[in-house]
Order: sequence, then C-alpha cells, then structure tokens
Amino acid sequence: MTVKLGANRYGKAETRLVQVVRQGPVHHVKDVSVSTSLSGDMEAVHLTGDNATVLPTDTQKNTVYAFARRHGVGQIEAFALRLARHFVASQRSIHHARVEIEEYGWNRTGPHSFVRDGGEVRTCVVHHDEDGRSTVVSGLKDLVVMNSTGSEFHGYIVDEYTTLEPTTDRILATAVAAQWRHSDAGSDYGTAYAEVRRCLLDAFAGTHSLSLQQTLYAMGERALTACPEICEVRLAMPNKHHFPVDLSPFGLDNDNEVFFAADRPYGLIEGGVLREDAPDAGFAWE
Ligand SMILES: O=c1[nH]c(=O)c2[nH]c(=O)[nH]c2[nH]1
Repeated sequence: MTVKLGANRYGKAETRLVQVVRQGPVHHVKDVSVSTSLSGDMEAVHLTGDNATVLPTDTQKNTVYAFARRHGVGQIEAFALRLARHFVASQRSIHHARVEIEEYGWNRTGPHSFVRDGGEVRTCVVHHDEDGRSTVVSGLKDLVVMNSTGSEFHGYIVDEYTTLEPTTDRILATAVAAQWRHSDAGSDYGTAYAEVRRCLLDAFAGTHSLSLQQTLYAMGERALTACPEICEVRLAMPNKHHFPVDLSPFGLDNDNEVFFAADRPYGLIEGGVLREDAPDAGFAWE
C-alpha cells in the first residue's frame, strides 16, 4: 500500500490575550483569542520527524504577545494580517498563514472598570500566502435576537410524517453568526463592523418573516447594500423554537403568551448572499 501526506496545517489555537492600554488614569482593554495556523514545507516533519522547517507553535504564541506589545492590537483584522504576513515573510518553509481572532467586548463602568459586553463576539479569519495574496473575512457570533411577533410559517410540504401546525404568528428567535468577506484587504474594518451589525439587526427587526430563510436573505442583502467594501455575507442562524404551552388542562387559554423555549433540537438555517460580480473567494473561507 502506498500513501502520501494530505492537506495539513498546524499552529497554536486560542491564545488568550488581554491588553491594557493606559491613557493616564483611563485604561482601555482588548480581550482576544488568537488562533494561528501555518502550512508549507511540512513533508519531512510528518514523514520522518525532521523538524527543521517547523516554527514551533509555542513561538507562534509568543509572537502574538510580542506583536501586541510592539504594535498594539487595534482592529483584529489588521492585527491578524500583520501576524499572517510576518509568518510567511520571515520563514522560507511557511507558504501560507491563517489567523483567526475572536474579540470579547468590554463596556466601561469607570476609568479602569469594565463589564462584559453581552454574549456577542466579534470574529475574523485572514489568510496570507507567499504570492502576497491576502483575504479578510470579518464576522460576529452569538448575537441573540428575538421578534415576539411578525413571523409566520406555513405553506410547507406536508407528508406522512408532518405534525407541525402552520402558524401566522410565532416568536422568531436566533443567535446570529455572520461572516462577511471584504473585497480588498485594507478596509476600515471597525466602521464596516458597526455598519453590518446595524444592518443585520435592522433587517431582522424590520422583515415581516414568512421563514427564517427569508429573514436570513434580507439580512445579508441589507448588509451588502449598505457596505460597498464587502462582497459576500454568510449567515448561520439556529431557529430557537418557542412553543406555546397547552394550558387547557388547567382551564387556561394561551393566546401566544406563555411559551416553552426549547434549546434542542433546533432548526439550523445557513446561507450566503453575494454580489453578482463578487471576486473569486479563493481560500478566504477555508
Ligand atoms: O423559518 C422556518 N424555516 C424552516 O425551514 C422551518 N422548518 C420548521 O419546522 N420550522 C421552520 N421555520
């Protein structure tokens, strides 16, 4: 039997970095989790254990901390690009770097005091290769939203296993995970983030929904319409089902007032919206 090495990459996952930037008595915090992943000339290490081309994952972690000190973190996309470009430029054996960052927000409650910002997490995934190509995908996850009305679901296939009752008034709740691809690496990432987030929330609230799929498309479309610098949006949204409780055993009616919030199973609605002329994604989504 002959076998060969397949696709591979390696790196340090989830390096947790908190940076306190002091402006006199006023402090600013950046709280991130950085995952680096490198690939290149890695035949020997896998086949014979020769580590000569391997930049240790421990070094990758140290680079994250050193770069935070040297350059600051700033916008996570820019920090990720700086790291990815460094790994590829500094090591001949490294041909491609992928850097993923999650950022946890803190809201100020005093000059040096903060409270964690809801559950929402800002994300990015960047790639950089030895040919100088860079891609940037920004995102957010765990943005939990609910409409207490304005959502219907009916007209679906009914077969011998269907028990779901059609509804013209239900709760629509989800935890939005959204990612958007920038046409070029070099956008104003912070402004785009705020704008896309606002579009997602506005479209979720403002769409009279006949399905979560329809709402998903409206959210992606709104973001693309408002943000010229992005060319593709991908969304994953669990349908957090809320079932009206049958209170008739207790002699009570229930006109869409008391619900059982189920946590599983949940519908999972995923989809992308992209410009007709979106440039080729290349490795952006890998
Ligand atoms: O918005 C919805 N889309 C579905 O595809 C679906 N399927 C289901 O059971 N409920 C729902 N709701």
